[in-house]
Amino acid sequence: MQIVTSMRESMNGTSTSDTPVEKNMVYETKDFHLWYGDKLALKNINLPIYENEVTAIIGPSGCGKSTYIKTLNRMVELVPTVRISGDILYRDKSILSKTFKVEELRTSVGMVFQKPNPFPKSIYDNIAYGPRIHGIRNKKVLDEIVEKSLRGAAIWDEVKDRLKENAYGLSGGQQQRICIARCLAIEPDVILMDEPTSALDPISTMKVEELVQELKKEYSIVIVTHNMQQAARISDRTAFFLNGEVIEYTATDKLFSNPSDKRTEDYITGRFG
Ligand SMILES: Nc1ncnc2c1ncn2[C@@H]1O[C@H](COP(=O)(O)OP(=O)(O)OP(=O)(O)O)[C@@H](O)[C@H]1O
Repeated sequence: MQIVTSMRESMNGTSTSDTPVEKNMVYETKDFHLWYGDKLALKNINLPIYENEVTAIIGPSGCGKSTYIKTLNRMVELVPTVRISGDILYRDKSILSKTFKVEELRTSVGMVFQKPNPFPKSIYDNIAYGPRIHGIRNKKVLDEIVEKSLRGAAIWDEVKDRLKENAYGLSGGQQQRICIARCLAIEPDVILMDEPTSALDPISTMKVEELVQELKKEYSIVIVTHNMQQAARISDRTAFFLNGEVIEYTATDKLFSNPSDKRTEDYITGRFG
């Protein structure tokens, strides 16, 4: 699935008739609603997510950000009271259809959570875990994957001499980059990040932000963040959620400099939330 957008639009959100560039859609959410029991948590979401971009989801507490990102990998269905309507396409396939195999998402979509959650295993085994599950047993191949993933997550130099040590011995910021490396080891298409820096100190936050900028060259990234400066710094496009609805979704520069909706303006200028 493709849309055609102008070069300038892709850079700063203004619609002009500059040289068109093609952008592939990774996800397309259509008329999507989600209820927890009787409570409507997501209302009529229509949201395209584009390849090799960082898409930020912002909004006040309880507006549905985590619910939405967990819908993209169908984690949300672990909650028994969840009901949904509408559709979500991943690479043109409905992930909600009965015939869709959720394993496809497990191998194509990685997730990084708010709190770093390495396994209680060695640094090496944390990274080799996914590839081993996918049947890779050859030590040399695993060694290569581990090194490539740790380099990709910008933590190789810090851990290369202690791969056999337990990942719990690392700092929070290092653990989070191990979790990102663990994602990379399965060679995902998309990386979902649910407030990945909210438990980190400013230096570790900066490292993860720099990493996200680097990773978008190869991956498509969706990041939920409470931190508006972070969304402004690292994302290409931002969706502002409020009470389960998408109020505004546009190029990040535009959303933060010239929002179309008064509610977006009130939120980004700190009048509420
Ligand atoms: N498992 C659940 N069962 C029932 N209601 C839930 C559940 N999870 C979330 N909700 C409700 O759905 C709404 C959206 O919650 P969600 O966690 O997606 O918001 P959020 O924007 O991520 O919030 P925060 O920024 O505080 O993490 C809230 O009203 C929340 O109370």
